[in-house]
Amino acid sequence: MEEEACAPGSDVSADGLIAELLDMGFDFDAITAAVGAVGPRRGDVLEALLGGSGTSSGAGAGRGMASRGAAVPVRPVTASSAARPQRPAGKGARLSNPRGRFRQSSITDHIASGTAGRKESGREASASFPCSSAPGDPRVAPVGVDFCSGQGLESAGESEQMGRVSAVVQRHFGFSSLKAFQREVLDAWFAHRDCLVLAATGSGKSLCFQIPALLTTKIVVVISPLISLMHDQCLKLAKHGISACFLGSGQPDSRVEGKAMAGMYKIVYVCPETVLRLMEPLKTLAEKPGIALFAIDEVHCVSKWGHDFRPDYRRLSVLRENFSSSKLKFLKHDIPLMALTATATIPVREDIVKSLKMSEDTTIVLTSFFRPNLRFSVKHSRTNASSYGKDFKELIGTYNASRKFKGKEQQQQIVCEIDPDSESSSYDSLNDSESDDEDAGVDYAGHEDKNVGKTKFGMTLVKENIENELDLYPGVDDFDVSCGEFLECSQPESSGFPAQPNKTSLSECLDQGPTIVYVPTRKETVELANFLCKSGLRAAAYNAKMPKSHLRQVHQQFHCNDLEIVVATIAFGMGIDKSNVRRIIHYGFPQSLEAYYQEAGRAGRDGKMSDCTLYCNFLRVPSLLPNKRSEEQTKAAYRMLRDCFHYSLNTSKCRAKILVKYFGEEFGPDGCHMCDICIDGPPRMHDFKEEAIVFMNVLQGRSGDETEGVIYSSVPHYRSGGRRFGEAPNFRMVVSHIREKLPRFAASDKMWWQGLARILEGLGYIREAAETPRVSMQYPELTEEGLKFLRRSQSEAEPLSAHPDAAMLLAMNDPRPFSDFSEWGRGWADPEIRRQRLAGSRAGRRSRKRERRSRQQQRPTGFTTAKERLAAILSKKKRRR
Ligand SMILES: Nc1ncnc2c1ncn2[C@@H]1O[C@H](COP(=O)(O)OP(=O)(O)OP(=O)(O)O)[C@@H](O)[C@H]1O
Ligand SMILES: [Mg+2]
Repeated sequence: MEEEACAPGSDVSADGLIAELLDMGFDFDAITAAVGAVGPRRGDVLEALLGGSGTSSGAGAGRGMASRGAAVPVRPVTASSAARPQRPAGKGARLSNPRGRFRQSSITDHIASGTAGRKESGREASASFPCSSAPGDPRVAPVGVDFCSGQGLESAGESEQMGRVSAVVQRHFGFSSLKAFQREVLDAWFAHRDCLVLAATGSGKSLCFQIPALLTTKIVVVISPLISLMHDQCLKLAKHGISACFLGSGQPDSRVEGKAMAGMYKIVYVCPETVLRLMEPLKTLAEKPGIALFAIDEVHCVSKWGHDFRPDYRRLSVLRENFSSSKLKFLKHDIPLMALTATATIPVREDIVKSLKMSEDTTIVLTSFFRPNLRFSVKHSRTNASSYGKDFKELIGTYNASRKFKGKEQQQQIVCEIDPDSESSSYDSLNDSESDDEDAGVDYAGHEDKNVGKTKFGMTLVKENIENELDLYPGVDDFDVSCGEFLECSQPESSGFPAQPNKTSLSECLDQGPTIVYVPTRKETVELANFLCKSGLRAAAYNAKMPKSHLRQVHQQFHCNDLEIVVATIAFGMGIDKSNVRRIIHYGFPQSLEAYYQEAGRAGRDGKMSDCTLYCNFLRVPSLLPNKRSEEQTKAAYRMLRDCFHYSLNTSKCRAKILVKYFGEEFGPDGCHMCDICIDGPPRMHDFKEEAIVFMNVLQGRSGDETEGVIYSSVPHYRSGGRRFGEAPNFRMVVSHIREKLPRFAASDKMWWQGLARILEGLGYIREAAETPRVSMQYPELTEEGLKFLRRSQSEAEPLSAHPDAAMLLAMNDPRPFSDFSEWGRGWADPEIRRQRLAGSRAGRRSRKRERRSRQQQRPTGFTTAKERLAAILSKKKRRR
């Protein structure tokens, strides 16, 4: 073999080249094979190595080489090869550095040297393709992404290096090109910079950290919050010919961890809890074969202000602290951090960079959050069992019609065998209340801090009971899997490039593809799925408390298109990457717009038109789900819920515009032309001046309408938090006062007044005085602007025109009898009215008692009291023993 000799035209000696390539992280066997095949020319060898798969290992490498006609036997990395010290067999090889350790080289060298044949080893190369971000602190690289086509890359004068990356991407994933933002992210990685990636759901963030694993023999470590997410990604990677595994509590094979830490898998997924435990093995891995980067997926979990806070994510700052060149002397550069999310508001972004201790020159790659193929709409509904029929009629009709069209298929009902009635759901009984009194929600939220509340049945609502009914956030081991090791498949899956947005009409494409319905409680998943199954659909329930085997089955059937509808809690959210989900229905308020957008983002990942509908009760203020929160977090949680509530009540602004604005993006003057607001247009404007003056005069505590002889200052003032007694009036009392004192407002609805308060707050005329503002206004107080308006209104005839919001419209179109306590109490002084009401309530009590009795008599057991039933159960147990 001529490897020792300097072949004519070669730029370095063979062993020097081998040393250099080993230093870059390539596998020794692959290098020697490549040198043997194409000669000791760095350019050729690199081309052979990169062209094969971009890596010295893996089946892909072998295929790539073979396709070029270079008969280089490239061995996949195995436990033995990975663990074995990579020493050259050839004599005189100079492989180790003076300390006898392998030194991580620049990734840029690795790629750049492929073309820059005469570049000296170890010399820094500039980033291989242009970055639009100006150097700064931190750098923001806004990138226009054509979500559906990934276009925009061609125009940028694609570098040759990038061509190589594209070839690797094409070979493994079947994508014709990288998206512009993916290039930006890779650019940051080539330059060893930390990178925060903010890109829409389904835009292809995963590829950003998967590609580096294909360009080097170093390992990519991905921190991910859920086992199901890791599982799905590992499975896909295996199909694309890339070995991967996941570690953590869900990993059933104890040997996988050891193999992963020996560098056997190209990509290692870990949950944050596990990464903290594996610090020492990871340091060894960083030395050999090397860690190409730490990717922190769904990084919004880091932030306390995000919607999915996970305390262990916060501790991931250890990555920057421990894997820097100052800590690990064998590192030439800090191991880059790549943090990725689709749902981070501006404060959350700042929190992420700070909490993870990302470097000062972190590149921020920001794409549009806009999803042009998602059509958003909001509908009013009581969102309980009584409204299923009405709300799902169309959906049931659509699926049944398409089934009839395709031919009758076998019905499948895989709703878990849980009888919803057998579970006592405190939360639901609270929610089932048909009262439209918003304070039900507010009061409930107020009970949260004390951990205890009362349902309308007087049952004690203990926090643990409530939590048992909710999937507050999915735990890391949300999904149990039978295997955690995913070796590359011999037949990589060639995934097609997502289709362009379909030009066919929405209704035509909507009847294909499955639907996910998100409901707030576990009980509702079962109830609604049962209802849909009974209506002839193939539906299944999914929540964290269901048997793992069931969850696995749902995942599998959902991915194989065997299910039409999955009714789920938030446990079925992050990372669900099924291309043809056509509808996302939220049946009840989400807790934040981040969560909503994240879940809605499961739809239309193939770029085709998809529907995202939120059903919610406009007349009922949503309540905060119980969770452990600090005071500050409670405030933030209320703010998020309030934004969500306001989004649902909006009647005048494009929904897509509101959603992207929430993430700090300006959308331009035009709307999406698809959402219910863009299609239906805003309602007629009203002049609210008269009502505004009355309301604000009451707040001011003075007579505003002398003609009616009203003394507004008689409004009782209540203590609020730390405020001084009498400082701001309670909203409910303000409205009661107006209703009582001004006959023309006697039948007005409190929700209508809340709507007016939202308008006035939007104009800056009033503000919330409570220390912890809730979802709707509790203690309104006038601002300077409000006072100016009042003064102006006396002399000027300027109207106060605004669009009524959805709750106001509902109250205006469907006036309800004014039926709160003060109404019931009115007339109480009249003995006749009192007698009638008491008789009514006694009769009501009697009839309820009769009903209860008859129900008991119908029971097959014949037991009448709970005591008797208990005694019977005990004696039965005794007999069995
Ligand atoms: N360059 C590309 N060209 C075409 N399709 C791509 C490209 N990159 C990724 N995709 C496809 O986009 C889809 C979504 O990718 P991915 O799961 O990485 O999205 P994501 O941004 O992580 O979304 P989420 O925020 O919901 O997790 C995948 O099915 C993937 O195959
Ligand atoms: Mg993702």
